[in-house]
Amino acid sequence: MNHADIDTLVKSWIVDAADRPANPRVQQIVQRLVGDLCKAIEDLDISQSEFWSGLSYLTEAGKANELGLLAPGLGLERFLDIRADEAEAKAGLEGGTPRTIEGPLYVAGAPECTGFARLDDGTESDRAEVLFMQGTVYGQDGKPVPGAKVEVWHANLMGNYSFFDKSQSDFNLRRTIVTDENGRYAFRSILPKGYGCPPDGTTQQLLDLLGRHGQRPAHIHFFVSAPGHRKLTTQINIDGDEYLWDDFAFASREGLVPPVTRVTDPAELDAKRVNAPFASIDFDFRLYRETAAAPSPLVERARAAA
Ligand SMILES: O=C(O)/C=C\C=C/C(=O)O
Ligand SMILES: [Fe+2]
Ligand SMILES: [Fe+3]
Repeated sequence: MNHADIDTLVKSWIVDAADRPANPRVQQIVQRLVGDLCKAIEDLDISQSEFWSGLSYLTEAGKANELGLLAPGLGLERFLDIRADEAEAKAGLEGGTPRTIEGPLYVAGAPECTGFARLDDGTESDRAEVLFMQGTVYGQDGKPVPGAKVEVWHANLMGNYSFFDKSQSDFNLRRTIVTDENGRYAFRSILPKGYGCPPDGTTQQLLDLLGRHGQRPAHIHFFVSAPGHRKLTTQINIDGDEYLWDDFAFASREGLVPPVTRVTDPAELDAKRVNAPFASIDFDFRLYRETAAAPSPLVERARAAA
């Protein structure tokens, strides 16, 4: 069957079959997706068994709540960001901190602190390297933004996230830091380890068939927001990680890999009240002023809340 015949068939099923008011946007997207799927079935000669095994895969991935992991794993979350970047560039926005993907593991409701927060609950202190990270949130005018919200979340030494990993304390490694009068944020935590897709999960099952690993470099997630500014969703990667530029979620970007310095000076250890050398990362966030010329950066998606 040729593509024109397929389009006619699909139109008859999805559009012409409507005998009551329909949602035109849903009709438009469903007609396109069903049409593209039918063309793929035709062109690739996808068998009925392959078709049904694909659907049962999606059923299993849904049951395992891993579709939020499959999307970045297939590059789709990165693709949405590429389009958002293009729209902002078209609106003349440039020079801000690069965005990158949110990922599926944000949890709303983390404790809020002003200026400084300690993220880790201390349970991994014997094995973890202490991390101090600090910086300033700037507006598009280059001025510091007091009262900005820096939401931060990252994995523990096992690459797991509190809330999803029930063995961790509530909101471990998750905080909302409100910048101080100088627009500064700072936190103490532990250096995270990279994340890996659950080895026997549905995402890794597909990645195996694609001959791909499911690893993310060690990274720290951020939402940075302030009244009158465009919300920034981004991450930083921990420099030196073996997967730094080999991220299964394709989220690594230039400008999001700040240098990690190792502090060993005893006076500085005392000042930070730590008794071992620690890692330090300086990183500023540059936000855009809100503008109607670019689509809203606010993304509605299912998110966990505790
Ligand atoms: O580490 C996680 O949060 C899970 C993996 C997926 C994407 C991402 O990280 O952005
Ligand atoms: Fe992540
Ligand atoms: Fe992560």
